[in-house]
Amino acid sequence: MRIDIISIFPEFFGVLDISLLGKARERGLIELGVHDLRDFAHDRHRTVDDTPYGGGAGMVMKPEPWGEAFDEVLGGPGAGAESSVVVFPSPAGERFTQATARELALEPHLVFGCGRYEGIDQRVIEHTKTRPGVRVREISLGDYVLNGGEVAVMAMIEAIGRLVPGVVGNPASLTEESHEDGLLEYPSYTKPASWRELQVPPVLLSGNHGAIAAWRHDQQVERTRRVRPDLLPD
Ligand SMILES: N#Cc1c(-c2ccc3ccn(Cc4ccc(CN5CCCC5)cc4)c3c2)n[nH]c1N
Repeated sequence: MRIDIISIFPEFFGVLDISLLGKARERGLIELGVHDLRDFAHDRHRTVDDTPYGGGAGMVMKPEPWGEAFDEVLGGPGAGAESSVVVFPSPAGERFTQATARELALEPHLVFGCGRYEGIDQRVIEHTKTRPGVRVREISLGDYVLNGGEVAVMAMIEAIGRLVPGVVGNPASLTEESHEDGLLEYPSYTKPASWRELQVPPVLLSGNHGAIAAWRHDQQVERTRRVRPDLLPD
């Protein structure tokens, strides 16, 4: 998988050089390209924003730098991929879920366009949809407003990257997580068996794998019913 990110804060993504994704990149499982949108703004001040048509507070991101950035990124190393998905993080987007992460983890090339200010000129999204071999998705991290797309893209890349085959050492651990089976995860415990008068549930020490699996599923259902009843079927 190749991931390209376009942002006016490219330094924001330096952290992707370490941790899980850093190792995935070292092993060639994920290629990452980060691009400064201002490199595609050619005036003296490298301007990327302007006042909104129709008035209103704040500034809107100009279309020209975005157009040139996508010309390069979609015509660059990522162009080798048979297709690209361009993701625009947006408070007005479809909700990002584990299912979204699973879908995007199967794509050969992802491009994230990180907006700032009050957003990106809508013609950028519309024009990107016309590019050959490109699918566009506007995706929201959640129902709150951030100051830009970078934090959302970091979260999305972490959720997607860990699902890319080979990135996580034990793939079985991916199937027992919250939201993988539509339920929240069961509680976890490790040594010591007794800690500050608190005991590990005895079933987990029983060695009875059937009983342990049943207890864990019951815990998932109980926790989901208590914390996220919206996830349970009607
Ligand atoms: N993913 C995700 C996001 C984002 C997100 C993603 C990308 C950008 C780019 C800029 N902003 C800031 C912004 C955007 C819209 C408004 C509303 N305005 C009203 C009239 C015109 C816009 C105000 C601030 C962004 C926020 N927020 N929350 C999420 N889950």
